[in-house]
Amino acid sequence: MLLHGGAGSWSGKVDVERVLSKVEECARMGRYALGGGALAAVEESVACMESSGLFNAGVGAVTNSAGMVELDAGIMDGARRGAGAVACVRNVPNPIRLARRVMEETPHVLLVCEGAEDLARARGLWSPQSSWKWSASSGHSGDTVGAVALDGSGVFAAATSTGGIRGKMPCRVGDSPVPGAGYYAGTEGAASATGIGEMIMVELVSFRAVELLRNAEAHRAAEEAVGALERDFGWGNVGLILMSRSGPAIGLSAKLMPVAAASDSGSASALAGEMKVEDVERRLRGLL
Ligand SMILES: NC(=O)C[C@H](N)C(=O)O
Repeated sequence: MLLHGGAGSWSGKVDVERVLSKVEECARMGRYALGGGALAAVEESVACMESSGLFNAGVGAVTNSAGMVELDAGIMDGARRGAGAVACVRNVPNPIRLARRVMEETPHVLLVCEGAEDLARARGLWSPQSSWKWSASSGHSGDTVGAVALDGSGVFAAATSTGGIRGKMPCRVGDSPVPGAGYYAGTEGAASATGIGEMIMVELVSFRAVELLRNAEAHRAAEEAVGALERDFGWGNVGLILMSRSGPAIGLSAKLMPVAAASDSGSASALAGEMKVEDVERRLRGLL
């Protein structure tokens, strides 16, 4: 079970300790859910971060240029090659739970507009954002959130959730709900990406990282997937977590990204960027 809390420059008022301890707490929550499978684990850990108000996801998300919160989220099961996602939903505090409903209860992968909110209403996942206890104005610290997991049956899952880019145009959709872009799970591994959606989407960063696992070990695959985007768009635009059968890996082409892992042996967190990616991987590998 491996989580991230968004890549970025983290300038301004950021409570790093609080963010790291929340990512680790949510990783532990996902670990408890792992008994129910990798999909349950990524859903629970991402929902935990969405509900915290500390990240640009769920109730802590940033607003668009019209002052509204519009959320994107996606989830994928590597064994079934099934995905579910919602984009641009407005009154859904835990869009990752809605994404899973789309995957399990509809014939579709990506639902938007009234269709998504109607499903949220029908499943008790709808709540007007004016009533949310936390909001972007309370000042979030982390960014987009994501999780990848490998369960005891050898199944991988991935999930990503975000409020997108602050001040974005109304109805803008980023990479996070697009399978292969913001998240991907296959038979070889699972990935979740964060950064500038417009770049991640055209580079299919998560798909690329998992595909690279066929011929490369995890560290190389993660490095190569973010390296490909960096070659096209420059440094500072993407972060990635990757779970493989041989362990976790991190790709970072940005200043900082909080990560955490949890397993039977315990949990740990680290601020990648402040700590070298290889050292973070070593710390997490001891657990996973
Ligand atoms: N900070 C982020 O990761 C934003 C997200 N990838 C988006 O572009 O919507």
